Amino acid sequence: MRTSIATVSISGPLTRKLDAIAAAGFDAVEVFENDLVASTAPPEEIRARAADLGLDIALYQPFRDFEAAPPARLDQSLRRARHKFALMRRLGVDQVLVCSNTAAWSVDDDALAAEQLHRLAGLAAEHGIRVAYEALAWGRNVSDYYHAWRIVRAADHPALGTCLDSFHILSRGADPAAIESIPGDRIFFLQLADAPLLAMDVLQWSRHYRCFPGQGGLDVAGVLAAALRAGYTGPASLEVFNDVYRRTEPERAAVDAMRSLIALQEQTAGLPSAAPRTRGAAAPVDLRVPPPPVPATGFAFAEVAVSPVGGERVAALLTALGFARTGTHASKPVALWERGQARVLLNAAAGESGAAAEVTAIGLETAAPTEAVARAEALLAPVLPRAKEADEAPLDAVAAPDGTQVFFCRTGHADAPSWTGDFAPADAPTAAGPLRIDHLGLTQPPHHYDEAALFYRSVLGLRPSESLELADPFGLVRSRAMESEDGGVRLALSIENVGEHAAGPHLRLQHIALRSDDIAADVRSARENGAAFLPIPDNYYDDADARHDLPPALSRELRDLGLLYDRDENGAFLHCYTLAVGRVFIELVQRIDRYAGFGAANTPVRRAAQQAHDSTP
Ligand SMILES: O=C(O)c1ccc(O)c(O)c1
Ligand SMILES: [Mg+2]
Repeated sequence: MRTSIATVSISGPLTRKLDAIAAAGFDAVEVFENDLVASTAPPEEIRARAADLGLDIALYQPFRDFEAAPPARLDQSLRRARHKFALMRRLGVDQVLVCSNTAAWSVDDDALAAEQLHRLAGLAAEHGIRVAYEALAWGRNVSDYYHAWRIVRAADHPALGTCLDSFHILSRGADPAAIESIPGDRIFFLQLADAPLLAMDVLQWSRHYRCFPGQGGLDVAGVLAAALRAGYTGPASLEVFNDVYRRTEPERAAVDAMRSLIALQEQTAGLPSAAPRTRGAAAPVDLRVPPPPVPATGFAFAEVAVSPVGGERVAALLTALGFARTGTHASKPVALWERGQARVLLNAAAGESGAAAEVTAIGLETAAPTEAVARAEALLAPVLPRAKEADEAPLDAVAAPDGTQVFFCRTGHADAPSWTGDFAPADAPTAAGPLRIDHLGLTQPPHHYDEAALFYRSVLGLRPSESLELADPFGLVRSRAMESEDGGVRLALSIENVGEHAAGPHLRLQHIALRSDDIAADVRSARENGAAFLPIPDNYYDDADARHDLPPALSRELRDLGLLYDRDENGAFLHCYTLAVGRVFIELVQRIDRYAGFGAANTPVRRAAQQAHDSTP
């Protein structure tokens, strides 16, 4: 399927947008009028630039407030159209989007709308131009896609068709199934956008919160599938109005957009009803489908880059938590620390320059690392070159949007060389009880949050849960959990949206959460061995008693050990946090019965405690 994107979806001046869009591999663009008007380049230069880049300018938009005008306004509107059609010829684009009229003066009269659109199409045809009529969800009289199609049908001009936009269709709760009854060759254009499910005014929702398919909660694949079944053979075009993307680096936003279109095509191809009925089309539309997902089943390791001082402090913390330094890498300054199945790599290559300690890589267990990388690459993840010695195990890794390296590992299986073989044995494991990595908490730069969610969802097959907003003493923290099918891999992504008066190392913290079978015993022994935990205020425990009606013995134990508590319908959760070293702290967790969350309700208390601790002299 041909891919396209509206220039409004990308930041920067028009020429830079075009460069970024072409570099990400799009076939076509919709040029937004504002972008052209504000550009210093004349239309001919934009046209030549697009041609040089191999980009087809598929659409010019929007032409507003035209149809169903009182007769006195029509001449003025047609004059405006002539002007635009002449401009479009200079730009070399043969299709214009007319969005439904939002003006208070427009007349609620479909016959009048059809008659005037017929005239507009006739004028367009003289310029070799086609008109695609789109229902805006907030159109004055036409806000439903099928209504727009009925008017197009009544207008009955070969240069007039309809433009479908998944946002306008789905935001109003319309059923996309009726798309299939529109002849495919009358669907002139297809715009795709997702959005988070918000209860708000639809215009505000559209102008500020649209996102790329797969980043929100709308069934965009359902719209694409219906259009394909109708016989639509034009491009799938992303049209995203979003406050964050307006200021995101254009090159990375364009790649994020393309990743979303590939993942969307895969999702659409997998729909039971997907087989496109290509009415009248010469050949069915090919959907671009990456190699199938290879599920990640668990964490192989978390890697922490450390400075010399940070390395000593993390080593002391791990020792207190019952880890042993079980291996030394053959060719790199990396130590393997283990307790049970929990493995942490301390990488001293970071030297003095970076944070004292920082999570820079994660290892994921997968049955087929090479296939996992092939999928990641097909979804435009940057594949990392690895320096390795000839006799070392292959290491397949890609970079996540925040720069975290994601390694695909197969640990301790006879069918594949294990990365652990590259470590020379050091100290013997300790006798401490089993421990495993439960989840990783990764703080994202604000403008990478949706991109990161789509990356982990499409590349790694993790399932996102709803995004939560948690109040912090200095602002809001958004947090979103992503989990593998079996819960073996869990990530908690968060972004900080805090005031400029907020300062302190707690703002960019990451954490490694370790799951214990007996958190009380682990906290006691870790304390005896010198680990320092985050103090939790008494007020928290008074509230926990009130909220959860805790048995007195449990309540006392929580207070004594500084544990936090949460409960869901399936079980309970005990957890606590060590003090941070550099950007990293360790969380100890115990899941009781089938508790499925992350203790997110306690995050504001943790962050206030971390902030209080930062500012304690
Ligand atoms: O927000 C708007 O006005 C607007 C304009 C053109 C479109 O195609 C659209 O979907 C929305
Ligand atoms: Mg649109």
